[in-house]
Amino acid sequence: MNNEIIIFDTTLRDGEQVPGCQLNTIEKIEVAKALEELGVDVIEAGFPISSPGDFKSVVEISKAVTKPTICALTRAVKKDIEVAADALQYAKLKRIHTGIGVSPWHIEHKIRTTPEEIILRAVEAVKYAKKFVEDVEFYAEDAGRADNEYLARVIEAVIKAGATVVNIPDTTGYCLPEEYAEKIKFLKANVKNIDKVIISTHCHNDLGMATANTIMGVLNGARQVEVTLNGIGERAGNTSLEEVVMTLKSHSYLNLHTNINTKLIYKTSRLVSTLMNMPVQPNKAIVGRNAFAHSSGIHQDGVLKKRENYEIINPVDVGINESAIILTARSGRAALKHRIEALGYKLSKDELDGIYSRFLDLADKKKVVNDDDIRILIGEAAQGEQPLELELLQVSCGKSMMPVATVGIRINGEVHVSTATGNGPIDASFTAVKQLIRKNFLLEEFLIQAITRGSDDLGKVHVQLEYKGNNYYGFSADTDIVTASVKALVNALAKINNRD
Ligand SMILES: CC(=O)SCCNC(=O)CCNC(=O)[C@H](O)C(C)(C)COP(=O)(O)OP(=O)(O)OC[C@H]1O[C@@H](n2cnc3c(N)ncnc32)[C@H](O)[C@@H]1OP(=O)(O)O
Ligand SMILES: CC(C)C(=O)C(=O)O
Repeated sequence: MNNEIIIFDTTLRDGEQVPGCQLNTIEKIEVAKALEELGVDVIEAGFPISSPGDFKSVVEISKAVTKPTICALTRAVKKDIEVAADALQYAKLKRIHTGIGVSPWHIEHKIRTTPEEIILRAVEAVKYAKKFVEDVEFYAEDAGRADNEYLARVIEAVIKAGATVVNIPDTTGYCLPEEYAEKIKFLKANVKNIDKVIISTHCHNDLGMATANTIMGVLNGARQVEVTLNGIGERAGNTSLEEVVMTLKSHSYLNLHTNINTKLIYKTSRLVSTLMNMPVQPNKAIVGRNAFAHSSGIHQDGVLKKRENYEIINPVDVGINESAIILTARSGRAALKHRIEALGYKLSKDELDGIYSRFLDLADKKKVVNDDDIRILIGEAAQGEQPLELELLQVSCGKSMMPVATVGIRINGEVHVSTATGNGPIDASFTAVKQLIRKNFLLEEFLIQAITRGSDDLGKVHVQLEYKGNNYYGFSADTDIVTASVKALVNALAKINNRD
């Protein structure tokens, strides 16, 4: 059997059925061109009868994109087929995708007819589509819940009528992988001339099994997969292109190939997410923000020793430059050292141990420690032991109450405590410090740097003091801005102390 798996992308049709994801024609062309570059074989460009806008999009995509086959969806309705054929008039390679429901649910409760009538309508639709295009795909809607014997009769009839591709959709995402595999196997074994056509999968993700079902379909003889970027689609979505393509690539022993340039996967995923205003969940396989991010020490150490310890895919293969090492309170020394060295510092083992304990304190407060935070930790450690250090700070403040601060400062090894009130928590704290450090300095400048990321980010404080005609600078950072302010003041005072 042929080992090429045809990638039929329906991002612009089933993907676009997601509420709020509708694209205009220009945006659709942009996505279609990106899909062409990505290497998809078939682009399902829309459902032309559904609206003048969708009709126009199929026309324009047909003009703009030449390598893949352009496909248009219809019901088993003559008018739909005529309109689809018209929309495809400029396509170099064109396909009409027509079909009808085949499960008891759809036959009785949607189309409201009989199983025999469904077969007649299916055959009629395929024959009618054949009048306009050679390449006709038939979908047996809700095949996932259809009886296999009946499904086989429908498929045999549409093949006889001229269908070139037969699509076996698990429309409601109901099948277990084994059931879906069995369905494809059954059709392979029981439908006359099935080997003359391509069997296609179209699996929905209602139970999170779309990719598993698609792969089982392929392993049992399907040679086309209907997929979308980021797995978007009606309800819980469709099978995701990136998951199927990378599953086949990473299991090379299956010897099943696609034409996808995998290095363009991430870029195309971002484009679809941005244009459709549809964020990708962070833990989404292959393209989620965390798909190649490691945040716990044991994993980070393993990845740093050899990427393959925790990654089955090289991120470069999907267009992501490198794996990310995210520093958190679960990180160990290996990850911290790696980041510190990436920032250009070289530390001894003792220095690293010193910074690691400060890092853990910060990570417990901040969740994620970034490169700026590390630079600050290194800067603080480089200052070494100071003659003055803030040991304790307790502040009480709020609306309609007098701010009060109690400050404890270690002065040459001994802790001294003082309490003061002030106009605000920082003023009260500074007054308490002044009561302990009896130096007649002037606070020339006091700068709290804007918090740029989240409310748990470090507040960074710079102070400038004037004392006996000289300027002294202090800096500190803390998740608490009052603490950062007092530490910065004490830092500057320590410099006065050293010189005085
Ligand atoms: C599984 C999929 O089909 S995925 C594609 C889903 N995409 C869309 O539905 C988007 C495009 N759809 C539309 O724009 C509209 O629904 C249209 C233009 C197709 C039809 O609009 P309307 O004529 O107003 O019909 P409406 O949407 O209310 O109902 C659908 C009708 O099509 C029938 N129908 C549904 N699927 C099929 C089919 N595959 N073949 C034949 N008839 C079908 C339904 O039984 C119903 O007929 P009824 O009115 O006689 O009961
Ligand atoms: C039109 C068909 C292929 C479909 O979208 C489905 O069955 O889910």
